[in-house]
Formats: sequence, structure tokens, C-alpha cells
Amino acid sequence: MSENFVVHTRPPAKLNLFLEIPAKRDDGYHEIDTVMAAIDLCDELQVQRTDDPTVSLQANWLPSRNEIARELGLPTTESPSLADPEDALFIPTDERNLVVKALQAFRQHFGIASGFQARLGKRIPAGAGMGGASSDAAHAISCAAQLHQVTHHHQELHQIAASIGSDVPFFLPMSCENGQQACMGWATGRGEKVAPLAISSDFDPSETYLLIAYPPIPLSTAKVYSALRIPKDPVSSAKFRQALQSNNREQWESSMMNRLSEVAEEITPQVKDLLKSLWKSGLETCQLTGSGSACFGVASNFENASRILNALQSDLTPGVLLRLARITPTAAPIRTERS
Ligand SMILES: C[C@](O)(CO)[C@H](O)COP(=O)(O)OP(=O)(O)OC[C@H]1O[C@@H](n2ccc(N)nc2=O)[C@H](O)[C@@H]1O
Ligand SMILES: Nc1ncnc2c1ncn2[C@@H]1O[C@H](COP(=O)(O)OP(=O)(O)OP(=O)(O)O)[C@@H](O)[C@H]1O
Repeated sequence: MSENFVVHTRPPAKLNLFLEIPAKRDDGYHEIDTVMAAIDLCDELQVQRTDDPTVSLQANWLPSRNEIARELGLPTTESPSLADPEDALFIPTDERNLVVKALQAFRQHFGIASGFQARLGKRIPAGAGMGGASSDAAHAISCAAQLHQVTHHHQELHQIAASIGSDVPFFLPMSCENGQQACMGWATGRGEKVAPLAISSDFDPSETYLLIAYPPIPLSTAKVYSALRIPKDPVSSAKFRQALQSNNREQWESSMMNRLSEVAEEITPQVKDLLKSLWKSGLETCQLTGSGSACFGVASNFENASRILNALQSDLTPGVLLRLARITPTAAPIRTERS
């Protein structure tokens, strides 16, 4: 596809509905056993080819940096500059950004001389445990594959994704046996071994509402993992996955867990307080996602979810970003148009 095409996609965030860490590996990573669901809280990503043999990225918050800052109770600025590392809403646009890293890795792997230009609109909070940067990276790889017509090179694209981060492969296209795009995945290894999780046909993802609460305290994934004590008797995700696949809602809700929650609460007491507020609000099952600091709860229907969201907004904002989301395919569709 020549330079005059632009591809657009909307990388979704993820929540860990189950996360157990059975062992520490010799390579400094941990073995994990996790079930992740993609949710319709999405960034916006646009990629096009350029003759210039480099990767350039522009990034901004959506709807605006100051709007997000207001919700989080952070100072607004007349001339918001996302390039200021001191800014709590800083988004790197150099090789520290996983979109740039992923596009560079793609060019290197396929020996591509031309470059890429990307634009990123952020809605997924960073340092939240919601896989924002990982999802952006995976979707940048899928966009580049579309532009260079190598979308069928699945193994190589997976290899590039796994080299960028443990959560990245989850966001590559995955189809269930029934041919449908997967919304959930079972990840093991350090997270790079992902299998689509087919869910029961009577489980309607659009009828499961998830309420997400993000306090502006970015938690470092490495720091949370390094503080973890490996459990003597790790819990397998088998029971949880079986309950999902048979749509036994009571069973899968009661077997949700996140082994990183305890350490995250020790590192950041605000996470503990936030979880208490979510449980008190009437949500059915509340827990940390990933390595945090975002937490989420499950609501049984839209009415309950909206009522609880309104109640939490008056209690917690400004200061906590609250979002209502539903489960969605892990790999967002890619739209191509002439530039
Ligand atoms: C916590 C989760 O989000 C759960 O889905 C993931 O396990 C983390 O995935 P991620 O953010 O993509 O993590 P990476 O960027 O690959 O690794 C960041 C750091 O987290 C720690 N890390 C990550 C994954 C893993 N299985 N074991 C680890 O110990 C390592 O110190 C690593 O250097
Ligand atoms: N595309 C990106 N969007 C936002 N932040 C990014 C991106 N690429 C790199 N970063 C940097 O990486 C840090 C972690 O971002 P984020 O938390 O979204 O990563 P992640 O590993 O995908 O998610 P998780 O929070 O689940 O670990 C951010 O604080 C930011 O400095």
C-alpha cells in the first residue's frame, strides 16, 4: 500500500478478570496465569507510511489534556505540553513510546527502508494496569502489517509484539473456533502465550458492565511484581475459565482474583481505600486490574451501572477518573482511507 493511505484504529484497554502468579522465572519475569478481557475504553491511532526513513509520533489526550486533568484533580495549564516528563499526564513521543518502539521493530524485522508517521489520541490512563501502551503497540504492528500487506505473517507479528512487552500479544487479532473475534484471552508464560477464550453463546458481553476507577497514582509494573511474595498454593484459572465458558455468572464472579492486589495496596494505600468505595457502592465484584492502580467492579445491568457511576462521581471526582465500559474484541478493526 503506497504512502497515500492512512490506517485508523481504536486500541482497547484490558482488565485482568483473573491473575495468578505461580512462580518467578530465572529471566527476571514471573510465570502468570491470567484471563484478560478487552473493554471499549479505547485510544485512537492513525498510521501512514512516509518516504522519510524514521518513525515520528504525535500524541494528545482526548478530549483534551486539561479535561482529563480536571477529572483527576490535577492542575490545568494554559499551554499544555505533553512533552514535559514532570507533567503527570506526560506521554513520551520518542522511542519510550511503545508505538514508536513497535514500528521501529517492525521496520527492522521486515527490512523496510521507508518510515512511518503516527498520531495517537489517548483515553486509556497510563500506569493504570489497563494495557494502554501495550494495546497501542499491538495495533501499531497490525496497522504497519496492513500498510505493508504482511497481515498473514502471524508468527512474525506475534514475535515482534512479544519483544515489545508481555501484554502486547493479547491485543493482536485472535479468532475463536466459531470464527468470531475474541474478546477475552487466557495468557500464560510471562503473558506472551495467549489463547482466545471462547465464551458461552448465552454470555452476552454487551450485557456485562464494568465500572473502572483510576486514581492518578501511576504504579510501576516492575515495582509491584518485585514486591510480590509467590503464593505457596497458587490458584489455577481453570475453574474461572470453565465458569465463563458455561456462563455460570455467580461462579465466574466468585472466582475472580488478582494476586498483585495485596502488594499494590501495600505500595499505594489509596488503592485499598478505592476498592473499599467500590465494594460499598453496590458493585458485585471489585478488584485491581493488572499491576494497578486502576480498579474495577462488575455491574449486573446498565441501570445499576449508571446509578452507581453517578453516586461514585459525586463521592470521588475530581480526583478519580471513572469510566463505564463493556467487553469488546481485543483487536480493533482497522479502517483504511486515502490520505
Ligand atoms: C501485570 C500485567 O499487566 C498483567 O496482565 C502484565 O503481566 C504486565 O505486562 P507488561 O506491562 O507488558 O509488562 P512488561 O512491560 O513486559 O514488563 C515490565 C516489568 O514487569 C515485570 N514483569 C512483567 C511481566 C511478567 N510476567 N513478570 C514480570 O515480572 C518485569 O519486572 C518487567 O521488567
Ligand atoms: N502508547 C503509550 N501510551 C501511554 N503511555 C505510554 C505509551 N508508550 C509508552 N508509554 C509510557 O509507558 C508507561 C506505562 O504505560 P501503560 O501503563 O499504558 O503501559 P502498559 O504496560 O501497556 O499498561 P499496564 O499499566 O497494564 O502495565 C506510561 O507511563 C508512559 O510513560
